[in-house]
Amino acid sequence: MAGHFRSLPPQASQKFPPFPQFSGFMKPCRFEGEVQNLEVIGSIPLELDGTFYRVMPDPQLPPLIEDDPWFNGDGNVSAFRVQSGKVHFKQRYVRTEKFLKEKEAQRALMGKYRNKYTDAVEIKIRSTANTNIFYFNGMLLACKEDSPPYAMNPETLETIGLWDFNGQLPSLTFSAHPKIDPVTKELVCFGYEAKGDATPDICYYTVSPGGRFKEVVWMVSPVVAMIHDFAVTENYVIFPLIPQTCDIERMKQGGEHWQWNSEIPFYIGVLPRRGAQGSDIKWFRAPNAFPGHVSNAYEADDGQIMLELPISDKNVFFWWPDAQGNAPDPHQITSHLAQFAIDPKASNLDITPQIILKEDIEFCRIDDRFSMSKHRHIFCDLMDPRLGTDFLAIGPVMGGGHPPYNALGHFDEVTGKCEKYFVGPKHLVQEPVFIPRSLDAQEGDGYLLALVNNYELMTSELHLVDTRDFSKPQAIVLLPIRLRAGLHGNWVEGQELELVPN
Ligand SMILES: C=Cc1ccc(O)c(OC)c1
Ligand SMILES: [Fe+2]
Repeated sequence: MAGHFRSLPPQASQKFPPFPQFSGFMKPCRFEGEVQNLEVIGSIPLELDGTFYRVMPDPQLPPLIEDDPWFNGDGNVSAFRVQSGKVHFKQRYVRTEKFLKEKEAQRALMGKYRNKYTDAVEIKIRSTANTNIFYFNGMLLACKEDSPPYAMNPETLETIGLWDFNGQLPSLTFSAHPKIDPVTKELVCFGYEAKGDATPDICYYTVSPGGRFKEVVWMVSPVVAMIHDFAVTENYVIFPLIPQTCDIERMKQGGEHWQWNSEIPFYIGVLPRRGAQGSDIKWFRAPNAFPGHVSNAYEADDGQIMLELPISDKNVFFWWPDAQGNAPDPHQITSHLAQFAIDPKASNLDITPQIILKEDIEFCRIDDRFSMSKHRHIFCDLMDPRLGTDFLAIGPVMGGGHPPYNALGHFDEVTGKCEKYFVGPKHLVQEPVFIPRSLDAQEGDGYLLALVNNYELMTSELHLVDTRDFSKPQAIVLLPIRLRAGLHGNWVEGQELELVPN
């Protein structure tokens, strides 16, 4: 076993390499600690009570691989507790196996993104826990799609440990995008490469609100491709395959886990949500495209599945090029909101999307109370160069690797109107969360909360926007530090957190 481990130079670099993903605003933050009573400009409505959790890849130490992509950094979880008009901040790294072994050695030991053949020591579970932070059944789950989740204490952010649901997790992997059914409160999830690196096996599973595994279905994928997000309706689960494919031989030679493939279709798997067998999955085929994050899916009155997500005609993960080494210029990559109408009973499996919003968007969120059923309102990150971003000023200090968005969007699918909240001329915005104004508020009536990168001060701030007035922020909450680009987060109501049996 020891044979394949890479030998380490005697001195580890104590400086991050001069690549865009480690420069400017993207310089690793690496801060752990807390700050009470953050400064607030404007006011936080007194009825807001909950915690905004989010996670960023944030390398603890300079990487073993110089040009290590942003996606391979250690998961550092931020929590913003909002209560009585005040905001308190806490941040703590997930104590993954990788993090603890590297902390002990005081140097990086894990190699390339999802390639164990490039590691310096054996790391059994290679999770960086850096992609999503999700609350379920009293625990925070820090997710990376190559491994089971890590459980954390929602109050202290202490790592409880790797979480296999008391031995019930049937798959080696757990998606970073599990969904909660707002009606049944079940957790609906899956893992891909579920029997190990480069295996075509997909495992679909559901967990009851009390933590018991219910549905477990094993399927085989037509290609070993990334399945980053998925969609759920009342009666179906839908798996969009990103045309980034994996090859074990390339990995063994120290190459990349993923390679872009523009020759294959954009496959979309559809499986009945309850009582299905693996052979029931239908693989629909759309023209090659890069699917982003699902906004929502639901079944229309005629029984068709409506799947909504942004798609791009380019390889969004430009740092994993195609077989010829070609990758797009990151500045040329855009995504547009698409809708697929899929007849689950169809015998013709070829489908084509309809673009329903031409704006360049990603990180869509809906009012989660309407998840899995027909929604009207979409909130998202949006890039509109005409809004007045001072690209000359922010360009040199932005760093790179992540997509830039300068506004929050609100797309009303009934009126077709798209409102924009511009976050400022020297600012970019990260993924928002939607917070309903009250338990019985109308769909989309509430607040958006998002972390904003302020390139003038080189610090971070939270912007709270009332969905009834997109012309100005309701509040701006200032952090004394800079939090680099993260991926996903979620809002958890205070009421829900107090149910935790501690
Ligand atoms: C945004 C997608 C995405 C996909 C795979 C990843 O490992 C990831 O890590 C942060 C992010
Ligand atoms: Fe994601």
